[in-house]
Amino acid sequence: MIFFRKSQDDPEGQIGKLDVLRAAVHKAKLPHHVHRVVLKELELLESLDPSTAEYGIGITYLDYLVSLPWFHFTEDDLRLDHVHAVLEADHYGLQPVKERILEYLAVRTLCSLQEFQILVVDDEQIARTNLEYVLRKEGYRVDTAANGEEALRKIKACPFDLILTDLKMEKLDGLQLLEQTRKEAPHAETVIITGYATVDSAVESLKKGAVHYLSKPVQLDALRALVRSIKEKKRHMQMARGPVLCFSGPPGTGKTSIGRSIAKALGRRFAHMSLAGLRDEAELRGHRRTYVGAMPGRIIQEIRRLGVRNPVLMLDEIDKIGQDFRGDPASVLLEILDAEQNTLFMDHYLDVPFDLSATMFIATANVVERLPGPLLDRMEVIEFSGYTGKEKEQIAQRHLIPKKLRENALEGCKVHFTDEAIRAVVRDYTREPGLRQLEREIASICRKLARAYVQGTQILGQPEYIDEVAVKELLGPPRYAPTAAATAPRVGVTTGLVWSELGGEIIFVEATRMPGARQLILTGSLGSVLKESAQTALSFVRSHAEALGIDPHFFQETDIHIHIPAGAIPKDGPSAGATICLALVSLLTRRPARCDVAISAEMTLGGRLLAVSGVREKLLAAQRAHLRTVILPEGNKAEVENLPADVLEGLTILTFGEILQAVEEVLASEPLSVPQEPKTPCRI
Ligand SMILES: Nc1ncnc2c1ncn2[C@@H]1O[C@H](COP(=O)(O)OP(=O)(O)OP(=O)(O)O)[C@@H](O)[C@H]1O
Repeated sequence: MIFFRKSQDDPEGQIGKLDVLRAAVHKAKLPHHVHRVVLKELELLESLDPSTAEYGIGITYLDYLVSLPWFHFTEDDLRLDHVHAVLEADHYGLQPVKERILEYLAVRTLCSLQEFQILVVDDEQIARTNLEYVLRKEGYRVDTAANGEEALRKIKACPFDLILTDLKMEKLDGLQLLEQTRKEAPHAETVIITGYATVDSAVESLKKGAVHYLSKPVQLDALRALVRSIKEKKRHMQMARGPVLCFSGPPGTGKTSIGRSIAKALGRRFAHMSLAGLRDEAELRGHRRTYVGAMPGRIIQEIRRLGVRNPVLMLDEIDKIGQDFRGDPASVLLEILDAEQNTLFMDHYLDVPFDLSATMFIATANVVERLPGPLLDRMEVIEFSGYTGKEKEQIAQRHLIPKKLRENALEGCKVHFTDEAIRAVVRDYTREPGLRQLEREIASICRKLARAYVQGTQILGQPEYIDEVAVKELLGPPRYAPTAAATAPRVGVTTGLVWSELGGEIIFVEATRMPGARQLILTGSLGSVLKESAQTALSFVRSHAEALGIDPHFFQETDIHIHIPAGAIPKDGPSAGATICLALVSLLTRRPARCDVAISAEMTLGGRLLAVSGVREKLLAAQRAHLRTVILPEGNKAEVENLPADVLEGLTILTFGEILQAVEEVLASEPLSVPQEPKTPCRI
C-alpha cells in the first residue's frame, strides 16, 4: 500500500499523489498486461480534476494494482520429514489424515521438481541449434521444431513448460502457434522471438498471452535470466496444482488447525476465511469499479494482505455457502478451485486477470454430500472422524491443557491435571466427536484457577493439583450421566445409532398402542425416508406376525404411535428402520428391549438388513453412551474389521443379515407380565 504525505497546504494529500504513484509504478514489477492498464489509467488521471470522485477512485484502484504481489513467492520447504515432524508436533493421532497429506505433498513436490522442458521453434536451423545448445548447457531438456505445425504436434504429444518461438514462420506463424498452445497446453508459457521487432507485434503477442518478447539477435544473458525466472515461477505453480484438498468431518476434529500446520510446515503464509452463509458472488469476485464503495473479492484481498502469490488459503465451511438473487458463489468457487481456469482469475474490481495457480486452497466441510457435484469433483476429500475417549484424553494432556494454561497465564503456576481428572472431564462433561467442548471445559477450569490464584483462595487445599474431585468442584455436577446402559429394559423402547454432520448419536425409538382404527402415527420431526422406514417396519411385523409370536389381528382395532424424542430436531435417513421394527416387536410381544444394545441398519420389506454409512462415528457414539453391544448389518462386517482397536474397545459388535436374528439378541426372552412403572425413561 502506498502512503500519501499530507501537508498544511494540501490537507487531503492530493497534490503529488500521481507523482508518488508514477514512481511506485516505475519501481513495482508488474506483468505486461497490468503495466499497460496502469499506464492507461495514469494517463486518464492526469486529465482529471483531483477534486472529483473519479480521481479518488482511480488513485485507489492504481494503488491496489501496484501493491498486489504479482511476482512475490515464499520458498517452499519441501522436506517431507520436516512436514511430518510439524504435523506430529501439532496434532495427536489423525494418522490416516497425516499419511494422505504427506502422500499428496510428495506428489506435488515430485511434480514441481520435474525436469524443465523447452521447445525451440524456428525455421532457421542455425538459430534453432544455437538456442538448443545454450539452453541444454543450462541443464534444461530441449526439443526443437522447424515450423509451427511440427511444434503443435510436439506440444500435443509432450507437456512442455516453455515454448520459445520465432514470430515469422511459414504455414503457422508464432502468433497462431501461441493461440493454439493456449488451447492445447494452458500451463505452457510462450516467449516470442523475432528479428522484425516492432512495438505492434510485441504488444500483439503479449495481448494473446505470451509471457515475454525477445528480439533477434537474442541476448544470451537476458535469455538465461528469463528462462530461469519462468522456471522458478512454474515451480511454485506446480506445487499447488492438482486437486484441491477438502477436509470433511464433524466440528472440532482439527480440520482447520491441520491446514494451518500444513502452511507452517511448508513455510507458506496462511489465511483462513469462513464461507458459511456466503450468498453474494461479489464477496468472492469483487464489485465492479462503477459501484460506490467497490472492493475486490475476499480472495484477492487476502492475497494482497499476505503479500505473496503462493499462500495456503483455507476455505472453511464450504458446504454452507448459499445461493440467491445475488448470484451463485459455488460457480465462482468452481473457477477458483480449477487449476485449468484459475490462471486467469478475473476479479471484477481488478478487471485484469490474476493468476491464482500458485495458491494452495484447502477446503473444509462438515458434510461433503451437500456440495454441488462439479465442485466436489474438483476436490480430493480427506475424511476426519470423531475421536475416541482415549484419543481425547491424550490430546487434552499433550495439547489442550498446555495451550489453555498458556492462554490463561498459568504456565508458571505448575498446574498438573491427573489422568483421572482428564478422564472425568472427557466422560462426564463432553459428549461430542470433536474437541470444542473439551477445550471449553479445560478453559473454564483454567479461568477458575486463575481467579483462585489472584484472590489467594485455594481449591481443595492444593490449587496446582487437579484431580477428579477438583474437577467436580470447579465444573459442577457431571453434565452427562452414563445414560443408556444404566436404565432398565423397557417394552417398546429400542436404542438406535444415527449419524449426522455433528457426528454419531444414539436415539431411542418409542412405540405404543391404543384402541383406534389402524392408524400409524409418526412423530418427532421425521423426514420422508424415516416415515417410509416406519411403514416398512410395520408391514414386516404384520406379515411375519406368527413367526414373531404376535397375534396376526393385532392391528384391527388399534392405533400404533411411533415417536423419536428430541422432537424439535428434524431427523431423516434409512438407518433407523431396524430400530423401529424392534420397537414394534417389543411392544407387541411385551418382551422388553435391552437398553445396552443398539442397532443401526436399513431394513427391507422382507426383513433383510442393508449396510449403513458412518459406522466409525456410530461406534464412537455407542462408546460415549456406554453401550455394550452394537448390531450392524453383515454388509458392514469388512468395515468393522478394519477399524482400530480403540474404536471397538468395550463394545461387542454383532453383524446379522436378517432382522429376525437381531430380535433374539435385543429382546428379553420372556414377556413382561406386570405393567411397567413409568419412572425410568431412557434419556438421549
Ligand atoms: N488431533 C489433534 N491434536 C491436537 N489438537 C487438536 C486435534 N484435533 C483438534 N485439535 C484442536 O481442537 C480445536 C478445534 O479444531 P479445529 O478448529 O481445527 O476444528 P474444525 O474441524 O476445523 O472444526 P469446524 O468444522 O467447526 O470448523 C483446535 O484448538 C485444535 O487445535
